[in-house]
Amino acid sequence: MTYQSHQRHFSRGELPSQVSFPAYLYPSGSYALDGIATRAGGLGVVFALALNAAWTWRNGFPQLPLFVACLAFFHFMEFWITARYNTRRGKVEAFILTSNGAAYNIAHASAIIEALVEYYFFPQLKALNWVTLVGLFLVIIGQTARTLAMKHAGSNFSHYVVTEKEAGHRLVTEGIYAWLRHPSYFGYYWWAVGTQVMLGNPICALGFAAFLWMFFSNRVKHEEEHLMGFFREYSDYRKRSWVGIPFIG
Ligand SMILES: C[S@@+](CC[C@H](N)C(=O)[O-])C[C@H]1O[C@@H](n2cnc3c(N)ncnc32)[C@H](O)[C@@H]1O
Repeated sequence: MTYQSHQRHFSRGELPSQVSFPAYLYPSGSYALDGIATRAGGLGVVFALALNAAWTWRNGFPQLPLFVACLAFFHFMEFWITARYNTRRGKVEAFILTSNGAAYNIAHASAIIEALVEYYFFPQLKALNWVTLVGLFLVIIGQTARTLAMKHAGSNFSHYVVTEKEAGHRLVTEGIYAWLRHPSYFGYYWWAVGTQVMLGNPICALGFAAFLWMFFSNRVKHEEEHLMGFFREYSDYRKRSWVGIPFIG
């Protein structure tokens, strides 16, 4: 299997040990984005951990800074895995920080507001207990599925739905795609709901589950219409694979 990186082709075994990361990411010039990636990811995680320490020390509510750490890690991984396995799309947009629209920002702001308000009025809701662990478990499962999906789909993955078949686009049915038909959507769904369970946020947990269900229900339908047109074997693959988001597929 070969991966295309701008003008050069690298074989699977060459990455990344024989090609230095900046050169493999931007063989033709600027290394600036690599610097931004490293700093944004690094600073995000450091910020979250510092907040975590401060909050735990003063208030004993580590779930909130842990949520910020999970969010920083999620966006960092979106870029990093794209740059590593889908190099031609390894641009700053791959952080998916700017393309999510208002709903995404409102959802995360609401999660933080709900966590703080409930912590103030109903601190017992925010106790560390089995609910926190269930949430953390969902976050880990979701992040792992999402990362594996992006790795296994490689250059066939894009952060948007492709409506015209691109040269070299092939149907991926191996790796995590052998079990899950939409592992990155499965991963994001359970990651996002899991963050709210971990925070002990009943309103946002239900809100995220409902909103994301509607979003992915439409997205899967739209994406599969195109995939059916691109690949004759898609309907067979559809029959033997699973979506893993309740009542979708
Ligand atoms: C954001 S990615 C999501 C991929 C997949 N739905 C998932 O959840 O892992 C969207 C792009 O992946 C492509 N895609 C989806 N499933 C695919 C598969 N099994 N093989 C190759 N490309 C796929 C679609 O054409 C679309 O342009």
